[in-house]
Amino acid sequence: MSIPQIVYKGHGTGNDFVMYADPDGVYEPTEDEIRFLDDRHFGVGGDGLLRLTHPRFVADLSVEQVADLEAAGAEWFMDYRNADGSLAEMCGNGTRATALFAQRLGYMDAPGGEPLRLGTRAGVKVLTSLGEVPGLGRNVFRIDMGAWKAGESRAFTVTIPDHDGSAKGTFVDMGNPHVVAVLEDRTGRGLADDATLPGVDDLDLTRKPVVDPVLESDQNAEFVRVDAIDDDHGTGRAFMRVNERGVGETLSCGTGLCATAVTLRKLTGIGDWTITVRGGTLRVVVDDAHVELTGDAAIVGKVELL
Ligand SMILES: N[C@@H](CCC[C@H](N)C(=O)O)C(=O)O
Repeated sequence: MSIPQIVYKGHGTGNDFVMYADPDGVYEPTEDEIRFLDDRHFGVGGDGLLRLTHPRFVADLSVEQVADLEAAGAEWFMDYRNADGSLAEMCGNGTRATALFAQRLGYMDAPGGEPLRLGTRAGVKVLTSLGEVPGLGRNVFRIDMGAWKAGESRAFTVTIPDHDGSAKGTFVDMGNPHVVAVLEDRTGRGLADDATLPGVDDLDLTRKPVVDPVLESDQNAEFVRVDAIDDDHGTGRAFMRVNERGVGETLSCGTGLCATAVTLRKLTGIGDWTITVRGGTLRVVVDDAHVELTGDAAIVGKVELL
């Protein structure tokens, strides 16, 4: 076994993870172990695995990457794996769950203290602990997600097996790859005029969406309904569902929420979005240089593996 006997279960707005701390770098999991831990019937169950360790103990990082992370002040690293055992560069909800876990273990300050500089495969993410925030939750963290990159708006055609219609998708790189399709627009701005897929609530996202042209990296695919825009305050509200690479449908995806806000900003000019997913509500603020994601996290249990 290369996993510890005690693991924890946590989530970020319903995007759930099996988690463990590995401060001595002795528990690098195998793909089979990840699939077992995340199996909802035969294991503990989760969308992914989070190992909290130090950058120098992550086998796939180069010496240069470890040096860069340490030079940028990242003592701790979020080693994230999808439920199918694959590596992913980044997990937005995972950073919040990891920060709460670090706080409970005494590796991060309580709300009001120093932010955590958390290493990830997509660079250092800075997490600020806010405590309780009305409308968002009891253990809320704000993450500076860093720079975003987006492709040309609506350059991809998105379909879903056994669904009529299609939609146009926009590629967004949040460290990991996303294609975002706006399917419904309740603001009357015609943001979804090119979409003929069913409404966001009516999709079967157990079916993996297909994007054309095909992306070699594979992708996470987000489907969005724009609910309201307040031009006077520069804010908007939307609803989103997601099918994640290496997982399937999840109740929330932090990087997907950021990719959604980046896409909506490109389409509307509005950069401050409150987005509801099946697992909760989060706030995403985008400017030219970076994205900030604010949302809740929870640790719900401790499991002894037998
Ligand atoms: N749930 C995550 C994203 C996890 C990685 C993703 N499935 C991928 O393969 O890129 C999030 O909250 O961002």
